[in-house]
Amino acid sequence: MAADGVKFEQRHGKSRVRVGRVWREPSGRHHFVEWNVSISLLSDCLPAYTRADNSDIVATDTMKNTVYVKAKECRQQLSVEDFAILLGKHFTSFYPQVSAAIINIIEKPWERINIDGQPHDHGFKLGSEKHTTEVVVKKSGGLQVISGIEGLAVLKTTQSGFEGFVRDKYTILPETRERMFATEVTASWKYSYETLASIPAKQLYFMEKYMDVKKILIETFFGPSKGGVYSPSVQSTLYDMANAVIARVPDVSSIQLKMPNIHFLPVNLSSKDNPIVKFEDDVFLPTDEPHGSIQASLSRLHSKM
Ligand SMILES: O=c1[nH]c(=O)c2[nH]c(=O)[nH]c2[nH]1
Repeated sequence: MAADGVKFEQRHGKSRVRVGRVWREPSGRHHFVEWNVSISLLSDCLPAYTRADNSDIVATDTMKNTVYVKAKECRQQLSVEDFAILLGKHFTSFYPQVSAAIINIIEKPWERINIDGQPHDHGFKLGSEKHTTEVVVKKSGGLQVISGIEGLAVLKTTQSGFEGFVRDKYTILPETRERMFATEVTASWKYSYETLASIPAKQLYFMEKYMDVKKILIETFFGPSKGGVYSPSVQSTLYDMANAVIARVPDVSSIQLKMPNIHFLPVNLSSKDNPIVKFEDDVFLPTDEPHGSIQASLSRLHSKM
């Protein structure tokens, strides 16, 4: 028991366990993933904090070892979500005192290389955006799966504007219907309860859904290849992207998007009688900071999760 008049909550785990895994087909074709795994276990370990009694503590070193053992035991390539579920189920079933496990994994984007248009058997290059997951497994059987994308950098050179915003004595930003739109999308989406109850039959289900969601986000951001689609603000485009995922992927019950507005500033170099560079929507100063930060989430109201 914690002392009277205080509430004590705790969890412990291992962060940033890095693992690379190769699967070798008899044909000579290899598959490869690199994962960064973080584990957090919920269990009744109060005595470790209050009485120096470690008898119920699963050592975080053991958690780290388990990642390598389980990676070894996976005989076929699997998604980050499936590996996280497998780890979560292990920790909650193997240890009586563990009531829930929270597993986060970030996958490094190693992509098979093409040589002369042919996929290489064992050669990979690093891509850009990362596939992420957060899985919560409860001893009671409860399961929550969130998938995500981190660092999806996208830019369009026109079809973007920002007008009609608040103008006051602090405002100097001109209204425009012509500007760059650059952002680095971070997305995370939750799968519905019904979906999770029926996935075991579908192998690589989460990888397919990840590709589907990424495609929808990208297509909605850019619009058709000829002409694109006009964005009246980051907010409006973010909403369209979230809405498109909810409309087109029934298995997703909610989605959160973070889209910083990464500014490309017009370069206009001139003095009174010497216009060295006159800005004609052509030369920009790229910046990292400060940036606008815009985020929102959209959820289905009728989902059970
Ligand atoms: O799309 C935008 N949304 C904003 O909220 C904002 N604020 C700003 O200065 N520029 C922009 N652009």
